[in-house]
Amino acid sequence: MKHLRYLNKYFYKYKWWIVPGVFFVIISNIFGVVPAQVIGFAFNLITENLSIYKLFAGFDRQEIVYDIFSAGLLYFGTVVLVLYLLRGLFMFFMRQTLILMSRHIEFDMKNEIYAHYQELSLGFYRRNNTGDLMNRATEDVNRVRMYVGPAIMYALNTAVQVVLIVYFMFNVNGTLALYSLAPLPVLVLTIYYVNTGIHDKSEKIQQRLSSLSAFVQERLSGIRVIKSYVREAQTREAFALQSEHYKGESMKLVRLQALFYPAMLLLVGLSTILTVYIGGRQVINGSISAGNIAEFIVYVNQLTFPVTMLGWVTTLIQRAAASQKRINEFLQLRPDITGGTIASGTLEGGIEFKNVSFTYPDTGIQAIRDINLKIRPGQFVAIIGRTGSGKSTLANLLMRMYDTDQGMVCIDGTDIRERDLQHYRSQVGFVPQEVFLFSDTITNNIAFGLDQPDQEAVRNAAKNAAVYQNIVAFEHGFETMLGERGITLSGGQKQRVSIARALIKEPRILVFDDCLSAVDTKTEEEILGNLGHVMKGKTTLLIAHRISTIKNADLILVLENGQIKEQGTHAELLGLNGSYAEMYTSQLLEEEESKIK
Ligand SMILES: Nc1ncnc2c1ncn2[C@@H]1O[C@H](COP(=O)(O)OP(=O)(O)OP(=O)(O)O)[C@@H](O)[C@H]1O
Repeated sequence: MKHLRYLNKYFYKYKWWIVPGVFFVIISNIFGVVPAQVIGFAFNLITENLSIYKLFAGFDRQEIVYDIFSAGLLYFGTVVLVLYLLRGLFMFFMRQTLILMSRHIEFDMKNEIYAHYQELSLGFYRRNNTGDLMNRATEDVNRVRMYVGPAIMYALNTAVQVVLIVYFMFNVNGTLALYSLAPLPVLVLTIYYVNTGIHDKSEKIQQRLSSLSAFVQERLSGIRVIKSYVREAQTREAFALQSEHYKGESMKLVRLQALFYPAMLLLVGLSTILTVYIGGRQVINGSISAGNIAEFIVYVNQLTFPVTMLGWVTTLIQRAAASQKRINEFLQLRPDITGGTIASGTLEGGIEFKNVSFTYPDTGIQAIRDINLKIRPGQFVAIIGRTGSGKSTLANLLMRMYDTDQGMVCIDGTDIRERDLQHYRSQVGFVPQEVFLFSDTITNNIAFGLDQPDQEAVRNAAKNAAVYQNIVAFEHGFETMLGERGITLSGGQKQRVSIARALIKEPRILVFDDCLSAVDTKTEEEILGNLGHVMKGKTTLLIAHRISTIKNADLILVLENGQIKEQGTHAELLGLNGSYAEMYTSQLLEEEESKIK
């Protein structure tokens, strides 16, 4: 329960919704309870009038008695109707305040969680899976909303109604009140246990449903692999098995739910029987009137709903507490990487790695070992090396996605950690190894880093990334939709759109992480040619596997096992006759072989 205390700030914020809400709960319940007394009164009237009516049997006056009798009944009927209408009206206001408040809180919470997610570092996203992140922002928030809205509303409603009804019952007759209320605690407990059972089973169903959806989603995404390996039948069987588990859990729930209403009706029935039996004896004694029994029956029936709600509300609160605990766990996390204060001016683009070492915390793999490197502003530096040698890690450290364990990365002579993160990153154009494009138009994807999309700049960036001709050939040109709702670009086209996205920012430092791997050598030459003038005056770090891509770089670094094995220009490295020269010869051979084929 202590986890729910976090929500108090919202209750405080929306106090002017809660105060009238509570007022409407009280008023609506008063209008809900009074009709029982009117009904009791009317009931007495009927019994009295019936005996008078019978007394006048055979006389003309009997007609008059009948008219008075029906006018009285009509009057009481109208009173009851008006009272219930008023109750309905105030219930409407009650929902309009308390439930609406819960929707406002839900909105605030979702925004708060999402804003917090955005602040957390890359390491956090590696530690937690997307499904879990999404669940906390949607499913968990929804459960908390059920607490701040319906649970609180029904709890208040039940409390007010129970107090009023019990008060009126004891006012009429204490003994009858005790007998009528006796089965209710059993009803509360039964409903609580049945509800908890229903809740547990629903949780299991939800889990089964999640894994079923995850299964379907993955298999649909991998449909090409399934078809090419002819695994349709096996996939179908695996799906049927998952569905079977889901069905099994659903059946258990249905069985339990089937118990719910009969159990409730049985206990309410018991209460009514006791009321009629004990009440009947007291009418005979003369301690209460027959109308009082009618009044009590209405009370008992009125109590059924709030008492049922009590069990439900308890479950809602328990679920909300568990959800809020999960939400709090995330909200209390602080980002591993926080920016410094230096946020002025444009970068010159000088980069220095001073004795940098880095180990990935989640795997314990040391990806960078004691690297020393100095890049002058405007230099074109290329990095090459075997897969897993630490190239991307170096780019990640430069983007400050992670912080070094030892040593420091300096930009223009200042420790990167002292620089304001947003100010710094906004001046670096990063093209990651794994291309990610949004399900949006090509224009919006390229202009992603700009506050104001600029058509001219988008076109120029596309030209520089050598993807312009491809884009204009599409039916809708730059307005073509990408992703699930649109067309699928080829691997090379995606890489080039991603390059255009980095170029449009006109950054001071450009980092290309193996982003030309899917383009042919001719397109690669075109891109590099275009980049020649884009890169002028900007520091460029280009990670590649093909020597043809990097041979014109001012400085080439050969990485091996997280260390710089060799460095120099293309000619200098060939002269060393080491790993680089070996790579060059084998790539040349491969090229020759492919030409012969
Ligand atoms: N996010 C991560 N968490 C844990 N370990 C990682 C992570 N990213 C990379 N590694 C490990 O760090 C080492 C260096 O990886 P890195 O991605 O820097 O290599 P790379 O030279 O870019 O390889 P490639 O050319 O295949 O992209 C590898 O052993 C890899 O398994």
